[in-house]
Amino acid sequence: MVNEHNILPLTLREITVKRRGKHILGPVSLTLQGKGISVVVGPNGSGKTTLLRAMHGLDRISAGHKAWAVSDAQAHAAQSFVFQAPIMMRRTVRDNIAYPLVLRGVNRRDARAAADVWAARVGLGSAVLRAATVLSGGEKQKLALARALVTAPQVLFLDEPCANLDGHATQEIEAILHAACADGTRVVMSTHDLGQARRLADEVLFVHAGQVVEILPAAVFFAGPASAQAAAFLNGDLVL
Ligand SMILES: Nc1ncnc2c1ncn2[C@@H]1O[C@H](COP(=O)(O)OP(=O)(O)OP(=O)(O)O)[C@@H](O)[C@H]1O
Repeated sequence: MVNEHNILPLTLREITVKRRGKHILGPVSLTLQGKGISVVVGPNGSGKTTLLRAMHGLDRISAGHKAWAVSDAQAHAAQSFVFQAPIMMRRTVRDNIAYPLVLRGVNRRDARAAADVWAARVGLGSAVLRAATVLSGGEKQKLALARALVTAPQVLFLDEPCANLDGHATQEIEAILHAACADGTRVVMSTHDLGQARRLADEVLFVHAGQVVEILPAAVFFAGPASAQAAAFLNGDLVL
């Protein structure tokens, strides 16, 4: 671990996010702690991405209070965020993966050695010298995961990491997430894919109209969610 202090719990108290005067999220109160994979589900535009971005600190909070167990700077160094469409730097696969370590002051040789280990773990071992920009969509997602995990983050946020990927690529990415979780990384991710939520989630956060309507153990949520909106969502009905 880059950071010896446990950055969790993350506590949100009545946070809201507004953009251009429009209320988008909240008020949300929750505590992120423990282990495992939390999966954020909900209809389009309900606020899943905004919730993840606000937790990570990418979106400014308009009101309320957010606190990690440590200072924001310490917490920031021990977490990663994977975007739905990850940005590839115009460098090799190896140097893309090494980049977060170089940013944290690791010398280039050690960073590249660590990058090669991670490239192999995500199945890009034979591609380390290729230009990252020419990778396929699935390969880019795997690179993004390696780049996020190379710093051994305590918390990993992912926004729809398997959107637009086929079953095989999705399976590989899910295996990497399971392994990261087993290594002690706390995972928080959004998905549209309820099958994926069932496969991965220890805990489900159901978001609707900018509110976190339910936070339940996955088995409880899928057996019978508490709200009518979540029941409709699980049933494939329109959620109004
Ligand atoms: N920068 C912004 N300015 C204005 N509105 C925004 C901005 N970002 C998001 N929104 C709006 O906030 C709402 C929530 O968006 P968000 O992307 O968090 O939802 P989501 O649940 O992730 O959606 P999807 O499932 O479609 O990816 C949407 O109505 C969106 O249009």
